[in-house]
Amino acid sequence: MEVVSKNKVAGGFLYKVKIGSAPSLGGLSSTANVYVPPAALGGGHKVPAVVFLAGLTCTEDNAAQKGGFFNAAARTSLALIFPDTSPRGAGITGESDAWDFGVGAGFYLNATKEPFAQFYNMENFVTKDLLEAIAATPLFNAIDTSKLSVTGHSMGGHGALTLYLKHPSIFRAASAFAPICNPTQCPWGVKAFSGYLSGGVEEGKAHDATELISKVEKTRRINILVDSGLDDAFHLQKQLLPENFEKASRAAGFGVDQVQVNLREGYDHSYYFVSSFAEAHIDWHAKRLL
Ligand SMILES: N[C@@H](CCC(=O)N[C@@H](CS)C(=O)NCC(=O)O)C(=O)O
Repeated sequence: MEVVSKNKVAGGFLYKVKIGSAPSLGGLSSTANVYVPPAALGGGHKVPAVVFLAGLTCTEDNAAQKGGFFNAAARTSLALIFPDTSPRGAGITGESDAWDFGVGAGFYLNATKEPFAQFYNMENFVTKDLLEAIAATPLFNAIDTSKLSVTGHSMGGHGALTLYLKHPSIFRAASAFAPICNPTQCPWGVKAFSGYLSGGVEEGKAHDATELISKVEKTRRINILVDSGLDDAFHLQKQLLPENFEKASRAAGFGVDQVQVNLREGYDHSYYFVSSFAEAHIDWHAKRLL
């Protein structure tokens, strides 16, 4: 791992790092932002971390620059990890032609359809390569990768919910801003699953939060927080479907103490919305990680 840049923010430091030769990305390198809060600087005590997964068209920079997470992370002594949203440079024909598929749109799954299967394995990248690289880097010694939770926006909200539901031994909680909640039932998800998965939308059920919550072990304690704006154009176009996720959660027996879904009057899909609730989400994660 190589440090590309370093910025002081909210008393801590944000490092942009390059992870070389990631196996899950067919050996491609990837960049990420890692925030070390003030409490963890200079050999300070170990701190838990929240992974933020970004949405369609984004990189590791959108939420770092516009999400408004740093003051709350500094105050609660949480590290933040912002990965990229897809591999870059695979060279697959047409992978940059659409904004909602391919580059910038990895959907946090492991592709099973060629030619994507060799490179587009963002689920393994986030849960293995990235975390292993951070754990192996002395600069990030203070980050306790055994105490993690996950959050994200839009496609990244889908990633947060599904990676949490699929990897209980890695993530203790998940929150999401305007997540794609039921991708097998919306155009973005159908396009992604048809393109990345050899079994198409049917196989996509294994990467759909609304499907997954219905199948969760009833004995598992669930920690999920969702905020979504009612004036979000993608909500109005039925790309997000938070109502389906809430309904499935209740039907599966999870009450508001375990799955909280807040539909927010007047908010849209932008980072103005994300930054309005960023502090509340960080405080929610801190309660579950500290
Ligand atoms: N390019 C798309 C919009 C894509 C979009 O809104 N992406 C969201 C995530 S789904 C985002 O975070 N965009 C980057 C930003 O706002 O910084 C369009 O033309 O409709």
